[in-house]
Amino acid sequence: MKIAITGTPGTGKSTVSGSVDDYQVIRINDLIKAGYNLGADEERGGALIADVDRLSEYVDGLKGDIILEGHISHLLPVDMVIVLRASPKALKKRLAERGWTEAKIRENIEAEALDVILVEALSLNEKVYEIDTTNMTPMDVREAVLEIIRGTDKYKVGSVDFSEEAFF
Ligand SMILES: Nc1ncnc2c1ncn2[C@@H]1O[C@H](COP(=O)(O)OP(=O)(O)O)[C@@H](O)[C@H]1O
Repeated sequence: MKIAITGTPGTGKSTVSGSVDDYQVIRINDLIKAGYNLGADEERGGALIADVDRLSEYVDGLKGDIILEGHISHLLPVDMVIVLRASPKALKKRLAERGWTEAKIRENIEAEALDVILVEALSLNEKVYEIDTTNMTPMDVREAVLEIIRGTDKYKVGSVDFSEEAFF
């Protein structure tokens, strides 16, 4: 099975992905840096633009139990999407610890409050789950991912709503 673990930066994708036993982890950002890109986006500080078509072809050719980790992994051909969520306040704190600028933090927490990644995922995949990591430890999140893989419906879409939250 191929599982996308996606979410706004800071929701804990890299932290949790490495700890799911028996699943090989592919970090989409590594592939983008290794050549699966369309060049740098100068309007966004030179960030590389993912080549989603070539990434999709690559993922199509993969076999076995694989986690695809990254904030565009839900755009790729996978069997299931797990969207990690965090409240705007928690996200602000996590991203500030990375030393990001206020503008970059705001852009990301607004996207989180508006469910941007979730909505994209729902438009492309029928099996979409979301985990609100706000008050969970990384170990709790890992357990939740394992429960989803085992078939629980507890994390079906619709359980998270940050639309009423104050950002700052
Ligand atoms: N469940 C969690 N609770 C609190 N902090 C977390 C949790 N998961 C990750 N973090 C912390 O938040 C930051 C972002 O996590 P990271 O896994 O790098 O996110 P992402 O890969 O989604 O950008 C890191 O400092 C990490 O230690």
